[in-house]
Amino acid sequence: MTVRVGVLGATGAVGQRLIQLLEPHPEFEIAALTASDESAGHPYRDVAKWRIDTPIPEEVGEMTVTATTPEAVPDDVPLLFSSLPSTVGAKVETPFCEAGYVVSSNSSNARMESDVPLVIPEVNGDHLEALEIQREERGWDGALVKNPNCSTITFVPTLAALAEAGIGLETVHVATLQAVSGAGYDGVTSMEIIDNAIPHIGSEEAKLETESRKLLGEFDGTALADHEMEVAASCNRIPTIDGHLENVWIETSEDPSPEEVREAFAEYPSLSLHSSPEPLIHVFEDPERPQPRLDRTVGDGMAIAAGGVRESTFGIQYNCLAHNTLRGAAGASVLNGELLVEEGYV
Ligand SMILES: NC(=O)C1=CN([C@@H]2O[C@H](COP(=O)(O)OP(=O)(O)OC[C@H]3O[C@@H](n4cnc5c(N)ncnc54)[C@H](OP(=O)(O)O)[C@@H]3O)[C@@H](O)[C@H]2O)C=CC1
Ligand SMILES: N[C@@H](CC(=O)OP(=O)(O)O)C(=O)O
Repeated sequence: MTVRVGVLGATGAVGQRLIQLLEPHPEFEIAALTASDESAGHPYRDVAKWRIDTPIPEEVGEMTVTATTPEAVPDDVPLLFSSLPSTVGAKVETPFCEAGYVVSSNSSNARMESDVPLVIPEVNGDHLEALEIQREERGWDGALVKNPNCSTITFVPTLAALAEAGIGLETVHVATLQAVSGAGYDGVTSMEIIDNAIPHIGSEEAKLETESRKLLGEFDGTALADHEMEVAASCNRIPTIDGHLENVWIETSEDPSPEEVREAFAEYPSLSLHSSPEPLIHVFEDPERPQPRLDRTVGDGMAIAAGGVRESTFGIQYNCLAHNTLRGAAGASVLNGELLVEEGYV
């Protein structure tokens, strides 16, 4: 039995990635596509500026895009993937949840609200239990679950692997080199980014610093306590298309050797969900890896690549990489959808 699903913001960059992942998905069937009022009423093929290097799936191209309202989405489509601008998500996700839809959202609005689970299934799937509180307090039949920011998703699994190995995380410094696709098609112009690097991405540092502590926090059945580690981030835009590369420094209560850190990464478990790769963290011995062009598609774009583990003046230093629109955005929402189905929330 497949679950009928919809995509909110289906014509956008992340929406297109969602369609690419959902169309061949064995558990889901695309049954609704929404976008802005300008696109509503038109065949998907006519209003989506398709920019993915595989063709628009034939049947999806013929589907009519609807407005992004609960009334426009059939009742027998219980699960919606949301890839709307966060200002739009902030307005429309709540009415969908009130109307009984379960929304797996990639947009940044509401990520830090205490009763909204912010989830990477391999890291903190147990935080989904906060949905019981969400439903009770908000009176929703539906539910709202978020995946983190793409740069947060890239380094948090490596921290989770260290915590799982009993290494106490105290201080984390992370510097990012982020691909242009993270800013969307109209985000940075070619004149700004070619032959250049931009050492600022609005609001990004704060997202890495706060979301990481929520993700690694403990949910005790009634409330979520953030992890106590201190996190400092610095975010840079560079002229790669896809794949966020990050330099990470960690200070810990123990003094792990680089070999112990590599082992912790390699042994961190994956899940049996369809989109969870095996292994979750792909460890490189070559200090020149991972690299965005070479390594963003490890695990079909759903794995984290890590390498360059060494001792530094400030504890252990390493580099990690993830595909920002797959593991970091559309793939993250789909994986959360798989977990929601497995856990019986859909
Ligand atoms: N986790 C991550 O790291 C990443 C997250 N994102 C986030 O994902 C979201 C989508 O990003 P992206 O795909 O690049 O954005 P796009 O601008 O490419 O797409 C936006 C989508 O939302 C629709 N939309 C815009 N305004 C409205 C409205 N008023 N009502 C209904 N629908 C509307 C658009 O429809 P139409 O075509 O009709 O205008 C389009 O389908 C953003 O919140 C972004 O921040 C993006 C990249 C990575
Ligand atoms: N800001 C990220 C992408 C993004 O949209 O993040 P968020 O999902 O937190 O809005 C980037 O530029 O790469």
